[in-house]
Amino acid sequence: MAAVLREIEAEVQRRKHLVHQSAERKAIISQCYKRKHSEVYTLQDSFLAPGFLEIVRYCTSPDANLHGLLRYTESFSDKRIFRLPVFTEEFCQAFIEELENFEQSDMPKGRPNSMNNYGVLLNELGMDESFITPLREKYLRPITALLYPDLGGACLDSHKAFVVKYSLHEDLDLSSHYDNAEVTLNVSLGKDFTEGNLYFGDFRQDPSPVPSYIEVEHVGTQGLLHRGGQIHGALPIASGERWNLIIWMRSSAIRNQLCPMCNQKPQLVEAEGFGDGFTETCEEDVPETVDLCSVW
Ligand SMILES: O=C(O)CCC(=O)C(=O)O
Ligand SMILES: [Fe+2]
Repeated sequence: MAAVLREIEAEVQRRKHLVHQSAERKAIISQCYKRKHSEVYTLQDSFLAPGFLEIVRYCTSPDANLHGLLRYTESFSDKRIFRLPVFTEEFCQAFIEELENFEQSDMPKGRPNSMNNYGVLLNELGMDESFITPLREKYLRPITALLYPDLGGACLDSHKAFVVKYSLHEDLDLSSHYDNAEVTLNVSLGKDFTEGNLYFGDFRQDPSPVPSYIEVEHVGTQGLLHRGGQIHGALPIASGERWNLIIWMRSSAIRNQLCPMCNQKPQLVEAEGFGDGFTETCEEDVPETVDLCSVW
């Protein structure tokens, strides 16, 4: 028992250290990084594709329903994967230029997750509050409320957002995995690339004896919405560079009951920021928490 407690304490300390390092990087970046396109840090309607705004208008109208929404999106098989327009071409270009500017700077950089070696954590860059949170709350939630009500689509109350980059001399592909998210939005920002399709298999909690895979092309400026638990990966690109904005959206109401990574009741410990999205963040006296098992 004592050994288990020591292990838990060591893990808590390791997590605290990682959070502390990330907060330090964020502080240095906010003080020292010289932005190239400061306008891309604050979400504006003009960044969003007209088709996306139309979808949001529909989803926030009084009679909105799933059947009506499906007229605006492209659906892939019965896997509950949907393609929809998200950004304008101009925004994607300016955003990539900003990310390249950051990449070329001597600022400290964290890795997006345990699998992607190249990319940018948008929280550290300072985009969470002014861009990703309003995008999730005002625009994405009305859509996910209709598409994924069973996964807390109406109350996705936190996120982890990052950009991943693939190029010939860096990462080429991404192996099969599921996300630490209830719902994921994956938007292709460009640039030009060939191959590099996404593939999707079974839903993690619903495996079939012979898993069926589908390939989905990622189209520039458009996004794919899928369940975080849908097994997926990215095939190797053959040329060019592929940049994607990934938003792992989380519902504390769902994951407080069952951790999506280990399928058990989470063992919560205090954390800073959004933690891993387990506890509603706006209640003042409830500390943020992470589940000890979950993968960073
Ligand atoms: O490269 C992609 O489009 C997939 C990225 C992804 O699945 C992830 O980062 O979780
Ligand atoms: Fe993923």
